[in-house]
Amino acid sequence: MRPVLQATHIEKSFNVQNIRTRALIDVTVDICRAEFTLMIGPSGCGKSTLLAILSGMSSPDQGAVHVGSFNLSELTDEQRDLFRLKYCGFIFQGFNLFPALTALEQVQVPLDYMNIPEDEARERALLALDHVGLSKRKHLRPAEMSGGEKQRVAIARAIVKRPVILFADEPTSALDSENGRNVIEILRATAKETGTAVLCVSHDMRLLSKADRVLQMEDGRLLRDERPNAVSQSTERDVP
Ligand SMILES: Nc1ncnc2c1ncn2[C@@H]1O[C@H](COP(=O)(O)OP(=O)(O)OP(=O)(O)O)[C@@H](O)[C@H]1O
Repeated sequence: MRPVLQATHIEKSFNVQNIRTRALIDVTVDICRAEFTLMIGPSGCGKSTLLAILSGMSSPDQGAVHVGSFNLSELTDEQRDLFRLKYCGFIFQGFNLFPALTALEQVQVPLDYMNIPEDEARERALLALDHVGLSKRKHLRPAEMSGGEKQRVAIARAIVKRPVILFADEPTSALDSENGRNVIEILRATAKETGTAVLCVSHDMRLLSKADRVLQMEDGRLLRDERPNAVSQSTERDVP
């Protein structure tokens, strides 16, 4: 497995009212292309903090995150924003859709930010909606969609950029089991078919059997790093 992201000796603490919480303690981990990696662990063990650091949304107190030739700690805030825009996709538990936009418009938004010409953006957005099985629902606004459909639009919006890494934070927790399974199958297929590295944080133990790799966190440490199922590698994506 070729890692696309390497994080070494990550430390992160928070101080609140003179109480120091060590959220991450000496975490070293890499994330590989074409794999669906699941990060699990009890509430408060540091999963979201690690996801934020790996995606450049927050900085570690110590340690480094390398993605391709980028050392995230050496980038300015603006460079980090650009890095995320170009190479990372994000899916959140709350979908984060714009109420006024149709499914198609939601998916085109990141491509507009990337200055992709309108015609190409529309074509790519339609393909992404097709990938999540929603091409026939492209004119619907969030208020007209089910939770599962909204999450699939959010996935289409994340993958339309063709990200090298896709970060998903509790993507199934607001969904019933059937929609949850559907979303996980789409994330797995995205990893296999496009070579994207998918890192998914979840409490949902049903996902364990679907993961290529399981990272188990506890009390700020990475306790277990296993690949329970054999994996075949497909198309590979790189950060230059
Ligand atoms: N901004 C913050 N300020 C203070 N403490 C924080 C902050 N963010 C996280 N923490 C603390 O760091 C620890 C790790 O939190 P984190 O949110 O990463 O855990 P988690 O595993 O994602 O939890 P959950 O599964 O409940 O979302 C917790 O003790 C939390 O209270």
